[in-house]
Amino acid sequence: MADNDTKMMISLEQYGIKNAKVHYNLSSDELHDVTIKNEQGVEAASGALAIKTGEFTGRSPMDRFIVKDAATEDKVWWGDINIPFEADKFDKLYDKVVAYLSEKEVYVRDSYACADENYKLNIRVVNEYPWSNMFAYNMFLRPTAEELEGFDPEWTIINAPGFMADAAVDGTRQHNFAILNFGKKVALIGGTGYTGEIKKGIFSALNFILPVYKNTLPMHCSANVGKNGETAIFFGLSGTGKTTLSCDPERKLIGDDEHGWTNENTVFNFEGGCYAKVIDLSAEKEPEIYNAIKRGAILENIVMNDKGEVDFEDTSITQNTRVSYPIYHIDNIQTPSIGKNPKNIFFLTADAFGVLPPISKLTPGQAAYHFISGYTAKVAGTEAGINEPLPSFSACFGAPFMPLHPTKYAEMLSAKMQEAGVNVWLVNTGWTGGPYGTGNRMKLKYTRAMITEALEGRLDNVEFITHPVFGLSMPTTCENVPDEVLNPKETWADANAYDAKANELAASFKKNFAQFEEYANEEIMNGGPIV
Ligand SMILES: Nc1ncnc2c1ncn2[C@@H]1O[C@H](COP(=O)(O)OP(=O)(O)O)[C@@H](O)[C@H]1O
Ligand SMILES: C=C(OP(=O)(O)O)C(=O)O
Ligand SMILES: [Mn+2]
Repeated sequence: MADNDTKMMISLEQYGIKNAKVHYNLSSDELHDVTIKNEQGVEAASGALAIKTGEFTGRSPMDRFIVKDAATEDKVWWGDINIPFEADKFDKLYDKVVAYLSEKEVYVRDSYACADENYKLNIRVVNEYPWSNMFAYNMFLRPTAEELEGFDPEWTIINAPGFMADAAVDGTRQHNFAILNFGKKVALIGGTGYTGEIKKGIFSALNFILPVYKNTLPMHCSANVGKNGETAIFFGLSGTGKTTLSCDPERKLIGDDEHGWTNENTVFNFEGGCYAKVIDLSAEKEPEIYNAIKRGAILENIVMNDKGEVDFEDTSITQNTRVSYPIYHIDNIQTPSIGKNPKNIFFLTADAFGVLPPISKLTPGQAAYHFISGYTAKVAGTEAGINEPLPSFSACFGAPFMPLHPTKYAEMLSAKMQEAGVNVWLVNTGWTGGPYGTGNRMKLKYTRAMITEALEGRLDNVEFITHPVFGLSMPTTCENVPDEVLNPKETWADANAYDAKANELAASFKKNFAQFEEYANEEIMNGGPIV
């Protein structure tokens, strides 16, 4: 490990962290080595660092709070998702966390979010653990040496997984918490080592900052660009395929999870790395992601044999096994991570009911209706307490990360879609042939084929039929996909059972949409189920 004294030193006294031994901006290699030296992780045969995140192996949405103050009070959509936290309780808890970090070795990293210069958000990350700091290196954007001189951090993330809150005193629900304070520009995370809280914390902050202050649309989507320079974006809740499907050897990757769509007709990545699920990962099905697992990558909560070989089928710790890596671990990337206006938008949904067609083309009204509805299944593991696919409506395909009312994002998206004249596709990457338990997950090679055909414009001239319950236009043929796969009813053994399930799902769509009806015009209402 390089001698830390030769590096730039910074003091954390201004944050209230006293007498800490500060490791400032260690390299990825140094953080890898120090994690192993501290016995906080081990090296896998691939060279990647393998760590365990501890008690939490997924996000905990019920412990995610936003401080209610002058900055947020009138703007945030308060409710079950955005849980208010009192400003003075925050200050007290903050003081306890920084006291806890005082006298300790801490890892500090200066980084930024947003690949577009005009939107750059400088972030200082203070971590208790070296591997969390390495995660920040992988996931945020890495300033140049020049940019680091005179670096002015705007937001601060204080991340203390080993600090346990006392719910009765601290105002939290339990011992773990992730709290966003927009007035102070601080994300305070404690009691959980799940790294996803770090990246999704900043994502949530940007989902407030960009629309409120920059009139720019933030999106929970992945993005890539084709040979002709045309951009595609893929919206979807966790586990629906954003990371997997955006990683396409024929297209340059812009980013796998969080993007902004500007009024200058560009799409830019917020991040500098990817965070892929590795459950059942294989070199054969997902070679790019498989090969990204090497020194510099961090494997989370996986199980290895004594040779350091990972068993990706082993879910004994969690189904939400992960790898994070800097985006340059993927060969075919767009640099910087910015693309033009999208030509195609995919809404990815993992339908646990097995009702929705594997691909359908949406009218503008349907696109708005489905975006606001955000129907999908929460897949097992990414959130605490979810152990099997659970049907859910997650507005904007990312409700847990949206501080504003969903219709704010939907209005912006509708306007931008109209202006850009995009094709919008609904893709069911979930179940077919029956609901979860009876049917099967849609084959990845079929989903990939359908997306390729849509992107290449080869679905433009095929015959479409209308889904009798949802009114969606379904292609009747698609290269490299058997015809019967395209019509979900034909994949079910019992056609009546399919109709019953489709009607049941339509009813839950309507029930969910009732809360948004007052915001929706006729075109959007007509985009819903037709029976
Ligand atoms: N038809 C399919 N389309 C996309 N992903 C699929 C499909 N079938 C199985 N999968 C698996 O589902 C998971 C999708 O996860 P991921 O791409 O990380 O989702 P997200 O980035 O949206 O959270 C991966 O483990 C992938 O291998
Ligand atoms: C990290 C997460 O995102 P995703 O599964 O969408 O990659 C998450 O939801 O915790
Ligand atoms: Mn992802």
